[in-house]
Amino acid sequence: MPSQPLPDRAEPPTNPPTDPVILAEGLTKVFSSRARAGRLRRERVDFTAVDAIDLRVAPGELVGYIGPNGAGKSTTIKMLTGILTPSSGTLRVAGYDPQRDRVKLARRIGVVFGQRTTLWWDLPLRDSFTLLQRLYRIPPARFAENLAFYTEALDLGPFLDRPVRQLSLGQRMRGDITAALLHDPAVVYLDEPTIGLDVVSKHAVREFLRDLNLRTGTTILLTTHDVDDIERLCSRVVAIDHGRVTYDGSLEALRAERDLETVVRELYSRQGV
Ligand SMILES: Nc1ncnc2c1ncn2[C@@H]1O[C@H](COP(=O)(O)OP(=O)(O)OP(=O)(O)O)[C@@H](O)[C@H]1O
Repeated sequence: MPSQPLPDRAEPPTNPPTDPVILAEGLTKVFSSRARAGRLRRERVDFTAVDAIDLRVAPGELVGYIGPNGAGKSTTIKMLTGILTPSSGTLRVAGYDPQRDRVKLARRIGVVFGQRTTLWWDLPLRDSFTLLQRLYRIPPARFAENLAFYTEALDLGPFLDRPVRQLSLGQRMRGDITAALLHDPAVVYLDEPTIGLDVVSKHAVREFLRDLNLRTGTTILLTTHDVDDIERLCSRVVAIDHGRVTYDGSLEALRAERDLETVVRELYSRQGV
């Protein structure tokens, strides 16, 4: 890890530090589809993917958001980013209503999907970052400072000028993490950031995220199947199943109750993970 400190934030958080940076009350998402009912008739079928979730996350928290396949984790994150509109409930992120203030909120959040890249596939990694600078209107000095920092912290130098399609999974993930952070977001959602990485890359990504959280107070909501990610990073765990919160508390309390590995294995193995 680099010895130099992370750069200060470009702008102060919009809320006083005591306000939750994520506040969800009764957050619900119902998907409706049309299913065949008899030979000619089709009827509407509702499926509740997220069921009245209450979630308060304070600035600077690093929360593990875990649950089996289909539990509703991605649906929750899509509502928190403004991609999906909740069916009911109230939601505020960094002081904004994600649906109404989606563009403003985009400047305050970063998202990493482990299974998908947000980078431009055929462009050199560096060019993706330059495009993001324009998209987020990051001041040139700030952009240069942040890019220099992340290049050193995540060791991007050797492949900064290579097209993204030529990068290994670990290199691409480090690029995606940088892309999510260049605009100094207050909240970062990480969906399986260590999936498929080798042991060394996993360790590097975890160390980096912990350092980021400690030094800058960036709030992190982390979805993972990896017990080590939870053990090394998360002080708090929120577990969901069938769209409902089944546990919300400290990692210590969860560990005191039961063996963490067993808890996570049971949670995920139920649906054949
Ligand atoms: N657009 C959609 N229309 C209908 N149902 C959907 C839609 N998106 C998700 N679902 C359903 O909602 C439920 C929750 O899905 P979601 O992707 O949030 O789960 P998840 O916890 O992120 O699972 P995973 O760990 O597999 O990513 C699933 O049963 C899924 O099939």
